[in-house]
Amino acid sequence: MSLEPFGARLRRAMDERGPLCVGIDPHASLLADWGLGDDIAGLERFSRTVVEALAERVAVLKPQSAFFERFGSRGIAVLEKSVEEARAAGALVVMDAKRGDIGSTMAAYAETFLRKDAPLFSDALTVSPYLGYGSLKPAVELARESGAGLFVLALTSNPEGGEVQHAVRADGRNVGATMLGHLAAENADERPLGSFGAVVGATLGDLSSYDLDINGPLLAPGIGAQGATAADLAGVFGAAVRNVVPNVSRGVLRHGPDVMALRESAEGFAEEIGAAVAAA
Ligand SMILES: O=c1ccn([C@@H]2O[C@H](COP(=O)(O)O)[C@@H](O)[C@H]2O)c(=O)[nH]1
Repeated sequence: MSLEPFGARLRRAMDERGPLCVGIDPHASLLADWGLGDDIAGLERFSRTVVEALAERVAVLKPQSAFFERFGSRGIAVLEKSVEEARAAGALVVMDAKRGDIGSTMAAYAETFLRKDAPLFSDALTVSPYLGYGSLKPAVELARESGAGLFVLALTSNPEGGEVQHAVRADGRNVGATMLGHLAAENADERPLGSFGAVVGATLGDLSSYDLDINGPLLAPGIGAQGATAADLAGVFGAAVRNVVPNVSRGVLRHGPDVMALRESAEGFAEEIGAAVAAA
């Protein structure tokens, strides 16, 4: 049986818990700071602590797959368990795996993360459209079937992204804007919110030249370690700020391993974000 569409589930979670998304990013340096080994036991303890601290409180947890893949099959097993436990505790899970390939291979990635009974099934998946937006079609179709969502890399938070995303096409629109246009079309007529979101960095400054009104969520990494602040959100996203899911990873995780300190940090970011959205 398929789930209620991701966009509807996300809207409700954002309304009930606030829009903050905290990353589960077990950097080797964080494992060391937490007094853990750079090994499977450390990875397991780190992930379990973040889930215990935050899965009943924040709307979204976003495991960064790379930090689990680094440990091979045993790391993937920890990732599976983290996803399962986070979802069971009430958080939506956005798997940050940034998959993208030719359509037939994309179908296999979609089966991995978006098939309802797959071991790594997640509420949403980050995907890269840089083999052409159309190459994502199998993921779009399976997400619709399962009630999952996608976050498509449109305007990423890193300074190098502009080389690709600001490139201007023959029709005068740049690549990032073109991705936003595709997403607006996917989400047309969806209520209360479409399930096909864009990744748009909170670091990017004034984006008023872009139409961010895609009737879908905007996953906004960059707050904390990359230098953006909650107070920047209104200036960056304008009227679209209500649909922004701000992501903070290291900014929260550096307060571990103490569960209360992780919660206090997340609550601090959530309050700042709430105030910024209310004032916009
Ligand atoms: O444009 C993007 C897309 C994804 N990310 C990911 O978000 C987190 C950010 O972590 P911080 O520690 O808060 O900087 C990380 O998993 C990135 O891979 C991004 O930063 N920018």
